[in-house]
Amino acid sequence: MTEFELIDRITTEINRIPPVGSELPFIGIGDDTAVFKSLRGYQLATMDALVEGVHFKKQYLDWTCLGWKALAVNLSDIAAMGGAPVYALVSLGLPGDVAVEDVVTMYRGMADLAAQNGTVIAGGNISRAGELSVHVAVTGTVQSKSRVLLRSKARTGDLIAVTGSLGAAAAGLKLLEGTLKADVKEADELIAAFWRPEPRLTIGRQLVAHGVKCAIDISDGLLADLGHLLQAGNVGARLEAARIPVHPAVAAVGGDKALELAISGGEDYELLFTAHPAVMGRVVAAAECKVTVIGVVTRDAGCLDFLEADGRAAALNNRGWRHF
Ligand SMILES: Nc1ncnc2c1ncn2[C@@H]1O[C@H](COP(=O)(O)OP(=O)(O)O)[C@@H](O)[C@H]1O
Ligand SMILES: Cc1ncc(C[n+]2csc(CCOP(=O)(O)OP(=O)(O)O)c2C)c(N)n1
Ligand SMILES: [Mg+2]
Repeated sequence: MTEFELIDRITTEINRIPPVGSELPFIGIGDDTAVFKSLRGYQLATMDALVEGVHFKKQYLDWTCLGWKALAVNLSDIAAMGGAPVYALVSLGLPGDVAVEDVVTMYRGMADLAAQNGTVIAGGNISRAGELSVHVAVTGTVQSKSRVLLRSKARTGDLIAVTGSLGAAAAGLKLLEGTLKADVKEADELIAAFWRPEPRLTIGRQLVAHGVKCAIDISDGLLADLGHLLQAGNVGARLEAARIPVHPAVAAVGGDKALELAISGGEDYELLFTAHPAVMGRVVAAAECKVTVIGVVTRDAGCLDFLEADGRAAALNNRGWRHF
């Protein structure tokens, strides 16, 4: 069973008996965050975890970065909804031999990022555990029902774009694991991309202001997350390989694996979004970061065409991260 089949089973079970007397969410399971009506507009709620052995290994653990990234991956989901973060709750699973100073160092990394975007670390929980894990839940806000970015809003004829560049975090992980080599300059940049992703909160809100309706953040890899977006919108896509913004350091050290790292590596925490061509033109002209148009939404539900420059279909060996 894949994680997505498991989420489907959980969703069916949760929806079996609707809760009595409480407001149902506008968006429940299935998007980057849940969306609830609140006294001031709509509220977002999301959580993600970093788990030893799954998201990082002890041998290259950097405690400051662990704190930063555990919050960043959640803020990235808030960004993908076009929202602003409010509170974070942090649940730690700690093996018995963890040093107090290391945990404090982790919170310094988390607090640094929280301070930069007005997130309040409001509480959490600690439990002894077999392996180190940091689970973070974050709430946020959007102004109204129409000013939220949903996975399901891609429409035929929309252009598909991505912020920043791709593949650096996956290449950074390979360097940390010793399966890729690079010069110090590139290595530093790639490892920083793995450990210190910058959640795209500013551009997320800019997208909303320009009238964009559809986005997802890239955690599992460009193709995998585009797959989620196409499934949610019941549409297809045509992408051009030559347009993919492969990170320059990945292009320099990745050799013939550079494109694969960019489309399937994952953990980029960039935003992938779609918009009507006229809206996209305005977004690209005004964006506070690099935005690259990589393809177009088609009516062929579930069909993802990935084309070489000469129009031939490109081979796809690896479609991204799967937990199971
Ligand atoms: N254990 C769970 N119980 C209920 N909902 C879940 C669970 N795990 C994931 N989900 C929901 O399924 C959707 C997809 O999850 P995921 O792939 O982890 O998304 P993301 O990349 O945004 O973190 C989200 O809406 C998430 O809240
Ligand atoms: C030791 C190790 N192996 C593999 C990876 C790669 N990896 C782990 S989880 C993941 C996908 C993103 O994490 P997930 O928990 O699925 O985030 P979500 O999609 O829920 O936001 C990737 C690419 C890693 N970071 N560390
Ligand atoms: Mg998740």
